Amino acid sequence: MSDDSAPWSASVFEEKLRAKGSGYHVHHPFHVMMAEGRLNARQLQGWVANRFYYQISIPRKDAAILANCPDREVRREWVQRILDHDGYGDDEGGIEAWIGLGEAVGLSRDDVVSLRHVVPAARFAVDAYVNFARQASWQEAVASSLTELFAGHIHQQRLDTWPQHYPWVDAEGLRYFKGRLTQARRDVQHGLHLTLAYFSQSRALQERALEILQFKLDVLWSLADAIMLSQCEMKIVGARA
Ligand SMILES: O=C(O)c1cc(C(=O)O)c2c(n1)C(=O)C(=O)c1cc(C(=O)O)[nH]c1-2
Repeated sequence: MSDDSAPWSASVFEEKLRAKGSGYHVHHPFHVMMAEGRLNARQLQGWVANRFYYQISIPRKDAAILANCPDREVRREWVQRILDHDGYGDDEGGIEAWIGLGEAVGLSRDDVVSLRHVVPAARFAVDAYVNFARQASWQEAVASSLTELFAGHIHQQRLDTWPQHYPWVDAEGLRYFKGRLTQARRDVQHGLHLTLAYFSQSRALQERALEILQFKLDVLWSLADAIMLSQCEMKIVGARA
């Protein structure tokens, strides 16, 4: 008889984490439409402007992980994520590259950095992620970053499809996606290594890691819902003037 409470082997646990990719936002109708070239300029601009709030929140989320982590070796590697987004020295960083993406789709720098196009539900979804990282243990917050397992594919998909579907977008603006291909691969190696080591101590912890990954998938899904809904021009049947 199999023991239902024994921890899964590292490879089975990793497989279960990777299987969560079936709920990644690449399958959200908004991202499917984006990849199929079915968004108009205003809709693509809306996505870039709203997603900027995620971009500026990631380093704050990573700073929360550092603040909660007493392990110097982990901090030495994790701090790189903040530098990737904020930039350092001559490296402009990912946030600046995202502003470049905003300009490439026809927004002004101020349209992006003022956050005036960020809808309330997008803000709530992203804030849930940052608050989780503040309040959870650092190992749990690390596990919540593992949606990045699936991010390489979506960045590559944009690099492959945008030039054809959205030729009006200045190709230079796509440099954010290019940069993330290598950064996400490195991030995932580190995050996955830490997660497999810590959560494999018991089956209950492994199941907790899967729940955390689901929470983060839900954050990204809700963010896409929020953006899509903000772009719907819905007529309320029977509404009074
Ligand atoms: O464009 C995307 O679909 C996407 C998704 C994700 C993700 O899966 O959380 C990240 C990114 N991009 C990204 O660019 C990024 O820097 C990033 C950091 C993190 C994280 O949780 O620490 N996720 C993501």
